[in-house]
Amino acid sequence: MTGPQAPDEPDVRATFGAIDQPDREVRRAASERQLTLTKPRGSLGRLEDLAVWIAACQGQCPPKPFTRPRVVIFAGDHGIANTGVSAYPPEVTAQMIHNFLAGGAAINILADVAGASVRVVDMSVRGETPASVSRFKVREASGRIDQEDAMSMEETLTAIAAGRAIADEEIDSGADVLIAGDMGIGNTTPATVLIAAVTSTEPVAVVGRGTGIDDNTWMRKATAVRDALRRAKPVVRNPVELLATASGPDLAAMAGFLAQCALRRTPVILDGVVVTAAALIAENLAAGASEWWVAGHRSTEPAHTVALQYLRLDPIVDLGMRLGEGSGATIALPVLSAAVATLANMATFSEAGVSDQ
Ligand SMILES: O=C(O)c1ccc[n+]([C@@H]2O[C@H](COP(=O)([O-])O)[C@@H](O)[C@H]2O)c1
Ligand SMILES: Cc1cc2nc[nH]c2cc1C
Repeated sequence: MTGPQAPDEPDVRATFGAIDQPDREVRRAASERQLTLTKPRGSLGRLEDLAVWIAACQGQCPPKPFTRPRVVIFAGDHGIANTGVSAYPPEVTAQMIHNFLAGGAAINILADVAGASVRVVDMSVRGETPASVSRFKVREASGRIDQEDAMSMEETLTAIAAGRAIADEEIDSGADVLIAGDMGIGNTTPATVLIAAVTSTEPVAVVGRGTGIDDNTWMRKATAVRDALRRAKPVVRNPVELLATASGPDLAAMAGFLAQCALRRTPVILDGVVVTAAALIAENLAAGASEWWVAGHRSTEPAHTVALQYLRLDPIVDLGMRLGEGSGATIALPVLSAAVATLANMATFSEAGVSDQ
């Protein structure tokens, strides 16, 4: 017989030091500069707040234009997709990876417009992905979360560490604003479970139409969410165990990525329901990380609105989108760039000889 065991030390792969806030002094200086620019006070509305936030993130006023915006798409298959919870078959995940690489997906077109580049990461796609994909495959598809864990604790920690390493690689290569995107048939089911679990919301209030499911499919999805939520309830306060129980390597990697971006003082534009579910967990892994994130858009998924409210994030655009891939965040990137440009480049009242009252 062994005596009582000391609790495990938290694994370093999921331990984040204190997260700094964006620079308060610079935030104040940027707010003051806004008042000197040739416009009625507050007339640029939300753009003024966004520009002040970016200045504080960069630690400099005036802020610099973004030089390397990056979209990182975390791809993974989900065991629950085999139970008929999506409008599309599971093989679409791997097929869409080829489409991303060929430049034919919505995110490729939107990223071009916004001046961003795209990286695709395979966390748990079934089968072998092409060599130009970043391969961090932890396993082939998550477990069927209504009946079994998504993955082991070891796999979860490996996926979180992969997300952190990817953030480090991107930031070390000069990325100055990051977007996480997702691709995975069935992934709105685990995302909804995570959001329902963390925010204590009933499944019926958060289960959405995903890729466009009909009423019968919605009933199956709601049942899957209910059953997975029941399995997740006992671990809801432990973010790593919650990921292992009810997410997948893709979501765990996104959580590590989002928290690491905050630790590395790099702003992130959040996308839709899947990325924001990972963000809820990332905030629990690294308290204060959400200060480094802005919500790019509001997806039509009801769980997304619940998660945004919980994180107190106000989406930049609301265009009825429900695509994923980082598309909603990428639409918001030019708005953020415009905000930065006004704060950096507008003339002041005294420079332009305009009366300020
Ligand atoms: O980002 C969103 O809010 C969003 C909403 C609905 C669907 N999606 C995308 O559609 C896929 C998941 O939908 P589903 O119905 O298969 O769970 C996955 O590839 C997501 O990127 C994404
Ligand atoms: C075609 C297709 C593209 C997607 N992109 C993100 N999720 C998707 C789901 C489908 C079905």
